[in-house]
Amino acid sequence: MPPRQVNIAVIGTGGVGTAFISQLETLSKRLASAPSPTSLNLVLLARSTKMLFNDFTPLSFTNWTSTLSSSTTPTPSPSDLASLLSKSKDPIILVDNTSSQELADTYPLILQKGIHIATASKKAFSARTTWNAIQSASANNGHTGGGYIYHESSVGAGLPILTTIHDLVDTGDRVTKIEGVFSGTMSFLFNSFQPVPGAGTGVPFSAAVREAKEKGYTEPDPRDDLNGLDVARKLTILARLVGVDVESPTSFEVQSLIPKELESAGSADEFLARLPEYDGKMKAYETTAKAMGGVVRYVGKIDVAKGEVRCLLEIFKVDHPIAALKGSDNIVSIYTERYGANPLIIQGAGAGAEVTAMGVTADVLRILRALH
Ligand SMILES: NC(=O)C1=CN([C@@H]2O[C@H](COP(=O)(O)OP(=O)(O)OC[C@H]3O[C@@H](n4cnc5c(N)ncnc54)[C@H](OP(=O)(O)O)[C@@H]3O)[C@@H](O)[C@H]2O)C=CC1
Ligand SMILES: N[C@@H](CC=O)C(=O)O
Ligand code: NA
Repeated sequence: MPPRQVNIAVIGTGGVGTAFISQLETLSKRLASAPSPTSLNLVLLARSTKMLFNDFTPLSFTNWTSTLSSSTTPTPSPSDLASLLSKSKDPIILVDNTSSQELADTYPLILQKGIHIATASKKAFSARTTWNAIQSASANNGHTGGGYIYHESSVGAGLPILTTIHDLVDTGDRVTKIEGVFSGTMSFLFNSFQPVPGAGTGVPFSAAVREAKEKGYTEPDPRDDLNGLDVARKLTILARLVGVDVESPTSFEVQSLIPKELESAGSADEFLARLPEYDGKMKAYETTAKAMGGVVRYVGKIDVAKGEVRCLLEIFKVDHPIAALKGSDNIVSIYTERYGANPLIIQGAGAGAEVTAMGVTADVLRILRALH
């Protein structure tokens, strides 16, 4: 039997995109030699301004960075991209490794055209209307002709959070509460700025923000992390999965760490240049926490019975698992009826290119299994 052919279009070649392409190359070699082989064909590569596409002819994994850099083909608008990809004769998966709102808003159209989506982006799952349109168009909910969509890395990077919650809910358990640290950036910032005793010396908050950006943990614009909205987007996704009907990430209490005076700072670079002026304000949080025998951390909470979602700074005793997190680790405690008072806990790196790309690659595998 000839191998089954599946086409892949990768949008976004930054930190996550680059790691994904490398994992895709490894996966395609493995699947090509499997007992029932599949040819995973990379047919389109795009970044913000330019793309590589040659009428569905497979692109080479070798030297793609320089080939893409020298391309003169502009990246089409998301709706033109959907029309282009819908001409594929073989099943096609669009992998969105951008944080483009415009592309995210086009997911319902993309799915309606039978194109599958694997994504690390949270942007499509914020507004209730787009969320509902995605549910209506996707094959996950049995809609004939629609594409499948998976987005494990949109919450906790590659950590199996969405998969686990789907398993709990689909097998009839009821989630009552979800709590924890949902941002790799926030985790890194507070673990670096106010480590627990014995875990090193704290660094100024602004220096930690710069380091988180250099390590690839932050959103393309780190203000999207510091304003709490990245955590709010993740909680919006989780809340909807467990039956709390959230309107949007701005419809509940979200504590921003952006100083008032910098709310209208122009570019991300200007913002980062002025941030050290406000290190004193963050130091005050540290001093208060220390006086109470604890450390300050940024957490998220969903209370299903109360229908309440919150993102805020809280003080934790130094022996609390949230206080003792390391690096960019997330910790997510899921309370359910079956698990009772002892929650199911998921912990590990919640940001970083490789671990995020792993979740996206696993989503591609989920789609391949669903297509069987
Ligand atoms: N970094 C992490 O740890 C995690 C990231 N994510 C999510 O993964 C996504 C990517 O993050 P990351 O790789 O860190 O970000 P980067 O800033 O490193 O990369 C973003 C990429 O998207 C491209 N891009 C932006 N807008 C468009 C557009 N309209 N059309 C086509 N391409 C576009 C950029 O193009 P160009 O190269 O031309 O600028 C760039 O290649 C985000 O949605 C983020 O929230 C999720 C979990 C963890
Ligand atoms: N900026 C995000 C990336 C992953 O979602 C984070 O820091 O958690
Ligand atoms: Na995840």
